Amino acid sequence: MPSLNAPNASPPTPAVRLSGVSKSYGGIKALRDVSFEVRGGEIRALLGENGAGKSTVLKVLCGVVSPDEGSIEVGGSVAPRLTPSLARELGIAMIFQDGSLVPQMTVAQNIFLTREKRGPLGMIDDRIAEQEAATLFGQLGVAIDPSLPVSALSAGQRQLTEIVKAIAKNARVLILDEPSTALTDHEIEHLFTFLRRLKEEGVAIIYVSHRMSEIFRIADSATIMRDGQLVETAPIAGMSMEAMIEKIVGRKGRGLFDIPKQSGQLGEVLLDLRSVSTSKLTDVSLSARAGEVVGVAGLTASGRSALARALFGIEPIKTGSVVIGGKTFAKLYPDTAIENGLMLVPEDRLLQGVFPEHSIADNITLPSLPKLTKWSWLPREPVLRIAREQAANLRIKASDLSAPIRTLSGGNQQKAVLGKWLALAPRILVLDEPTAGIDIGSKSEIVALLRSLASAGRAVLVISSEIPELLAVSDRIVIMHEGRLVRSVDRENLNPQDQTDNAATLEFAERKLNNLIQEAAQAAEVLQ
Ligand SMILES: Nc1ncnc2c1ncn2[C@@H]1O[C@H](COP(=O)(O)OP(=O)(O)OP(=O)(O)O)[C@@H](O)[C@H]1O
Repeated sequence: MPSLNAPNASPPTPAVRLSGVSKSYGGIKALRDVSFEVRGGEIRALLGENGAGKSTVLKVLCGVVSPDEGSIEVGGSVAPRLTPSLARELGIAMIFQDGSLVPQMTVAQNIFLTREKRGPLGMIDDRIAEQEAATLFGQLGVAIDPSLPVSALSAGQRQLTEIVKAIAKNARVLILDEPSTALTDHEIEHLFTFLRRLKEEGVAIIYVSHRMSEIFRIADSATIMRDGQLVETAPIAGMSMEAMIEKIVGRKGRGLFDIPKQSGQLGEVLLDLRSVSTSKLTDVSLSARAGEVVGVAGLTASGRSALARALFGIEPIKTGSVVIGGKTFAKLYPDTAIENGLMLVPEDRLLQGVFPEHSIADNITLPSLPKLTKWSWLPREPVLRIAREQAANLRIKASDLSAPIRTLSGGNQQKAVLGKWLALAPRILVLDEPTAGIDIGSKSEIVALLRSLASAGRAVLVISSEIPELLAVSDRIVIMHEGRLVRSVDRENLNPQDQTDNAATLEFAERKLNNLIQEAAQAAEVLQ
């Protein structure tokens, strides 16, 4: 464990330094001559588009991947052949989203796993572990009961426990890869307070995220990568969001708000929920018309994803009904939903939707095959055309669409899975967190694609925890709380009265929607 009362002065040597690191996978150059260093007491954002090489850098730092060239110094000494166990020994800890904690064991047992606390007779003593964990939590300002089983913790609490566990093992370099994805806003605040505390203790933190607003709130400096190369390392202070995005994508990007909203005439109601209740929803009524994008906002566990699952027939409807394209259903199953033109792009799509050994093209076109197959003969050209179209639309970074999809970076796999549903262009499309893990340059492309689906007469329902994205894509936004739909607001009504520039309008609308979500959480008033 670091000496928590040590003076704050940064150590004179960097906590980690990469010098001239290169790595190729077959013909793909994932990293080219990458050099940067991170000091103790610094929070460094590692930024780049999907496929830029961020995960490869992290894997090199954790000893999971050996670089072809270059060296890594930890605490001033060169680590000649870094293995995962050597990296851990040297104090480098990667915090995984899915976690390494054992759910059935207590928080304290997890923190001291393999280094169990023993009493005077040498017996494992959980009470000592709990006391020591409580002291550690106290010093780090974490309010979690160490005697609770990990299974009783929220996603945010699990993540904090995971970090404390690493710190207890003497981690001096903490690596967090998209840590906020599964956290509520409140938990993100907690995480940030905690990271600032660790920074004061001299820990070096490397933070990877595609959520730009988070970077501006938490990071001191940013290392930006593009196509496996380092673009620059620079302090965050004084850098504008536009400048940062331009450095990441390598050109002036189209902002989320540069996408025109052609509010054409809305058509017939394609989707209508009538007083639907499930085990997680209460009396939800909601409709979406042809040509309309409806955004679904709310805090985590507000019922947003439960709504998507009910619509796709994954969670049984107890009372009420759903009208899809004019037909009324009191019960829904995924195949009924699909047959009637409703598709769901689920939140955990990488788990559900990827065949790792199959090609990128096959993964994208799999659900379209029934449309393409004639007399059990599958023409190759249309398959490739669809795959090429989606790869171009979504800017999937792949040198060869016939390569296995597992060779793509995580975000590019996300894009491919999204592409396979977009290729079907269903009449009603429900998307749960469509841009999770997707880089800032591509988010606006996805918003544009969803808008164009609506313009072509589809009804689109977008569930998102990213407020700017909801504001950019939606015509109307509904707010959920505790399984109820508590508010519906037209997108236009979130704009300021006076005409201001894009950035000011966005800021105003963001604040207003955030306030409405908070109000909904506090008041939980049910509007019908
Ligand atoms: N096992 C592998 N085999 C072949 N190519 C790979 C492999 N792993 C990564 N790559 C390639 O290396 C490059 C860098 O990928 P990396 O995962 O480091 O990107 P990233 O910046 O972390 O992206 P993301 O934001 O999507 O997570 C990509 O072109 C990717 O396709």
